[in-house]
Parts: sequence; C-alpha cells; structure tokens
Amino acid sequence: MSDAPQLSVRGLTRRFGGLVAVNEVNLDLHQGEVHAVIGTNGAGKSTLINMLSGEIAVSSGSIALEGHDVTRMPQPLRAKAGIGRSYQRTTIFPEFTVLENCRLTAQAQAQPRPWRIWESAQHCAASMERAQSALVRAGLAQHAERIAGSLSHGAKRQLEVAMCLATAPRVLLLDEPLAGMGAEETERMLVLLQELKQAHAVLLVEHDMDAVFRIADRITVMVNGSVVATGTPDQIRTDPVVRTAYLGEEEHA
Ligand SMILES: Nc1ncnc2c1ncn2[C@@H]1O[C@H](COP(=O)(O)OP(=O)(O)OP(=O)(O)O)[C@@H](O)[C@H]1O
Repeated sequence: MSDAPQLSVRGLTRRFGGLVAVNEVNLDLHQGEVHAVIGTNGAGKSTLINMLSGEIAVSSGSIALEGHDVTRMPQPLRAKAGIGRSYQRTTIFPEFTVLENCRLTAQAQAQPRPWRIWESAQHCAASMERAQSALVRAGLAQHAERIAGSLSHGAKRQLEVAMCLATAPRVLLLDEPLAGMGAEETERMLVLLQELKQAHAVLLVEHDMDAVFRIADRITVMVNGSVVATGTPDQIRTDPVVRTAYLGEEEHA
C-alpha cells in the first residue's frame, strides 16, 4: 500500500430535501487496497459512489484525486482525470463485440466525440490498444470477437470491469460487481479484483458479505448515511457498534 491516498474524501455530505443520504463521510482509498463500503439498503452507498464519480453533486465536503480537488469537476472530466466506475446495472452494448465495447469506452476517454466509433484505424490505434490491454487484464481476451450480448452474466460483469479499465483509471469504483453471479463467476471476479488492486485503488460496494470479508483490505460500514466504523475485516467483524448496527450476531468466516 502506498502512503498517500489516491482518493481522499473529507466531510462528504449529500442531502435530498430534508434527508441526509450521506453524512460527513471521510474516506481514503489507497493503491494496493480493496476498500469495501458496506451497509444496509438505503445506507447511502450508491449516493456516495455517485458523488465520487461526479454523477451527482455534493452538498458539502471535498474529494481529492492524488491531492487535486475534483469536488466540482464534471463527471466526464473526472473520468479523464482517472476515476473509473462500473455500474450496478449492465451498461454494455449487447449487439457489439466485446472488443468494440471496450474500444468505445477507451475512445470516449481519448477524444470528445465518442460516437465516432468507425473512424480510421489510424485514429483509433491508441484506443484499440487500450481496449485490447483491458480485455487481457480482465481475462476476456479469448472472447474479444464475441457479441457481448451472448456472454454469460459473469463474463458481462467482467466486461464492465474491462470497459472501466479501458479508460485508464487510477481509481476504480465498482458498484456491486458480484450481483447475480454464481459461485464460479464470483471466484473469477475475486481473483480479478486481487490483481487490479496492485495498480489501482479499488472501492467496492458489495452486498455479498462473504466475498467482502474475504477480499477487502479495509471495510467502511455505513448506517443511515454515516460511517460507523472503518477497519480491517478482523476489526470490523469484532466491532461491537457494527455488530449491533449492521451485522447482528452473524459470523463471517
Ligand atoms: N435521487 C434521490 N432523491 C431522493 N432521495 C434519494 C435519492 N437517491 C437516494 N435517495 C435516498 O437516499 C438514501 C440513500 O440511498 P442510496 O441509494 O445511496 O443507498 P444504498 O446504500 O446504495 O442502498 P442500496 O443498497 O439499496 O443500493 C435512501 O434513503 C434513498 O431513498
């Protein structure tokens, strides 16, 4: 783990009318760490991730990427600056090939006209290279020419991670990448996440607690918009506040 955080969040707050969805959250994401954010439905996890990626504005607080304030930076610029994210719902283009899907996101990152996907190979060479490299890293190289819609559910989620990687991010915000996955697909994704953290700071919002406690280096627990604890899986497992507020008496191996 590097000393300086890649992404640093201070006092982040989002109100929807009278509701405080995210309340004064502090968070540091480091390269070399999978940092999971867990919490019951409505705890504020999606609102938090949406503020970090720039999809919704903050009410107050600050977000710094490698020491640079990006709090007011619009989402496309933030993506270019190095904050990549995947979504809860599938965002792939099912009728395009796996490689084309990746190239689209790489190209959207590289130039302001992402819809010009059929530009000459010369113009697209860099994007193509990034797309191919992302597929290799996500373990999908052998499926590059397949139509994305024909992939298994797990491979589609892998493709979403690859699309995120194609934008050359420094920070990866992953919103429920394990949702709907079977045991084998989950294992594959966990191996991928372990590899990805070597080069990225990874924020993982995930409901699969067994997976979270296995893979996370650090866990932040949210309840009603506020952080009630941050620590290693062992610290969180035994934290009395967490056990009462969130985990109950359930044991996690
Ligand atoms: N656009 C919105 N307008 C009003 N209230 C919202 C909006 N988005 C979220 N909320 C409210 O903010 C709170 C936090 O919601 P959020 O979706 O961030 O929680 P979550 O932890 O991601 O939940 P889940 O695990 O179910 O996805 C909830 O009470 C939700 O109803």
